[in-house]
Amino acid sequence: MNVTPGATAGHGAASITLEGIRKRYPDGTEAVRELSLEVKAGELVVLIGPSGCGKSTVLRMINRLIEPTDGRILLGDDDVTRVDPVALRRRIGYVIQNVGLFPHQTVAANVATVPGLLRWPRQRTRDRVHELLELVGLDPGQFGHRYPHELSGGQRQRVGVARALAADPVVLLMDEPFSAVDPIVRTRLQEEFLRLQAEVRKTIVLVTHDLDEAVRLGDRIAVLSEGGRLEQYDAPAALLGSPASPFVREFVGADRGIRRLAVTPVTHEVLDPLPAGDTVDLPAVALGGSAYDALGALLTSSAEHAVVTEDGRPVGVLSRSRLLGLGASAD
Ligand SMILES: Nc1ncnc2c1ncn2[C@@H]1O[C@H](COP(=O)(O)OP(=O)(O)OP(=O)(O)O)[C@@H](O)[C@H]1O
Repeated sequence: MNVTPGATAGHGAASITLEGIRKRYPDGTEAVRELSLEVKAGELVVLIGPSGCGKSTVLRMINRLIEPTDGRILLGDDDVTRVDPVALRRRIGYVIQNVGLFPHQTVAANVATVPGLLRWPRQRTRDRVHELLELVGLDPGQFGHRYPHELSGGQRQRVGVARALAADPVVLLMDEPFSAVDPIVRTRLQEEFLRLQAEVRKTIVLVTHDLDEAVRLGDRIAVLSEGGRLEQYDAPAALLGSPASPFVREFVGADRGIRRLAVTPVTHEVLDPLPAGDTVDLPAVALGGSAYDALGALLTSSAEHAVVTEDGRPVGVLSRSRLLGLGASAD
């Protein structure tokens, strides 16, 4: 989505600041040695890195499911290590891999969990549940009375997101939220989630193993290595285009050129002038669309150029070589 973070933060979204946080588990494991990171209000930041590098530990320190050994965590200007953890968790939505819905409660009751704890009036809760189910694409009349086992994996995941958003939290933490569903459903949920985020503009920290998911969802991506070491913190295109270390280069992999195309828009700068004569036989792509889609259009034709249109009118052509140049890394 890559919108300017902060500028359009949703109502009540708060920045998150991690200052030199450390976690040493009682058995001596140094899960996070020293990490500082700032997430702007309304920004979606993805934490990614190899298994065991400390991603979940970092996430759970933000809502104090795990207490940091050292360092400070601020939500806006509030130091979360100084507030009551239960009150804190009501201000922070939390979505986990298998959602953790209460099996013996209906969908509506699940979504109403935090409003119930906050003792909202019944009608306000009912209205909010209705609004949220619609927001996540579930018809409240059809799904509100079902139980979790009567839903598909993707539907359960949506209920999990609706529940996390119910009391309008200032921050949303998501630990592998889409990994339990199959790849096709996952892609659809990711797209819907981006639409939802464009509407609510929460500050979100999302943990994933999946680089494609990170690139698709993140305004910025934090790549961590063992011990919660921050290897690079950048927008997806910058991360893929200029990996900051051999670790990151290896982590983002050899196919990062292709991934980079997915986050690079076709702009006026890369166009050549329209050739004389007819361009109707050339594949057409829209200005502002992704270079990856343009590559797809070129690969399914034998043409050397795609014609680029703006508001339906041709404004130039994009050559194969220019297109492939867009995927080449800057290093
Ligand atoms: N309760 C605990 N006691 C001791 N060590 C722990 C505990 N929980 C996690 N660890 C260790 O801390 C390190 C970081 O774990 P964490 O779950 O944060 O990593 P992760 O990056 O989220 O991993 P994954 O991607 O596999 O979920 C690992 O070495 C793990 O074994």
